[in-house]
Amino acid sequence: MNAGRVRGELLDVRGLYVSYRGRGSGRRGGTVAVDGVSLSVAPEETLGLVGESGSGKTTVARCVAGLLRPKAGTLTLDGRPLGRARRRSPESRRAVQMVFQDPRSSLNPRMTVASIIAEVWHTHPVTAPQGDRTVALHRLLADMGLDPEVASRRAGDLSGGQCQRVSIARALAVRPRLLVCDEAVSALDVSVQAQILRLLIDLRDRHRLAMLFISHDLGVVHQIADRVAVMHRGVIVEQGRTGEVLTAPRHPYTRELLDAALDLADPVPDDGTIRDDDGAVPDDGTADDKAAV
Ligand SMILES: Nc1ncnc2c1ncn2[C@@H]1O[C@H](COP(=O)(O)OP(=O)(O)OP(=O)(O)O)[C@@H](O)[C@H]1O
Repeated sequence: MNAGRVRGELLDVRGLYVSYRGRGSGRRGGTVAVDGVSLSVAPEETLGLVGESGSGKTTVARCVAGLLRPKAGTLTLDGRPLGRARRRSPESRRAVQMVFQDPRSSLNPRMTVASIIAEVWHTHPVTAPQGDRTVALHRLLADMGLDPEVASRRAGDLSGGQCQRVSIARALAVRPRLLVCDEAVSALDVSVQAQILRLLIDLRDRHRLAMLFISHDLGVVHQIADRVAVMHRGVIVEQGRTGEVLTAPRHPYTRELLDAALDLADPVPDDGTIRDDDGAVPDDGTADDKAAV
């Protein structure tokens, strides 16, 4: 389904196509990860991108964040082309920031929190505080619910939840317009997950951010997203208002996803059959060889 171009949107992605080298059933033998994806995100809007593992969500996120170059398609921010990954203008790079799934591997464990934030202010000097940097750093940390003493600690010594708050601080330190969250709460304990989700919602509202929020967890997406797009085997099969898509799905695959989510909530069905831990989500048969792009 094509969302159509909406006037006044912030991010516009048209006909995105990405294939990875290696064995597979793609046009040139590689794995087709994303096949003609079009989506848009309006200013201050949160678009949830859902789908089972391997459906292409991370690949879309990486293209939007400029970490991966698509084989075809266009990406614009505020109507201006985002350009190829490494050739983005500093302004475009600043405007789109990403929060990753695993906070521990997305931060250098040997760096202190203060130096992690100083580094991004150095990379994007227009966002560096004019006044006292320590005061600005402490204010940023407080915004994330972190004590000032965290500034002098190394990332490797922080808890998973603290690390994710620092990752979010690093992203927001450069005042982005769009935050791409790729399974940003999935690797955390359930109680920490809820705290980070609340933090993201609060920050989004206060800083008037737009978000592309990727998750396989429909419950999480339901809480944060205004609209949702459902990906299956590299294609968006359905998109619309979150409430509508999750309560009255039109595509059979969306219904399957919702059924699987219900099965996960209640893993022992009436007939007593014990399912796999992953809720027996069907294998989509796509290749999993991680060749270089
Ligand atoms: N570097 C890579 N090299 C080769 N194939 C890749 C690479 N990265 C992803 N793929 C393949 O591309 C397809 C889409 O992967 P992608 O990670 O984008 O999906 P996803 O929906 O984000 O899954 P997950 O939730 O498990 O991260 C999958 O078939 C995956 O195996």
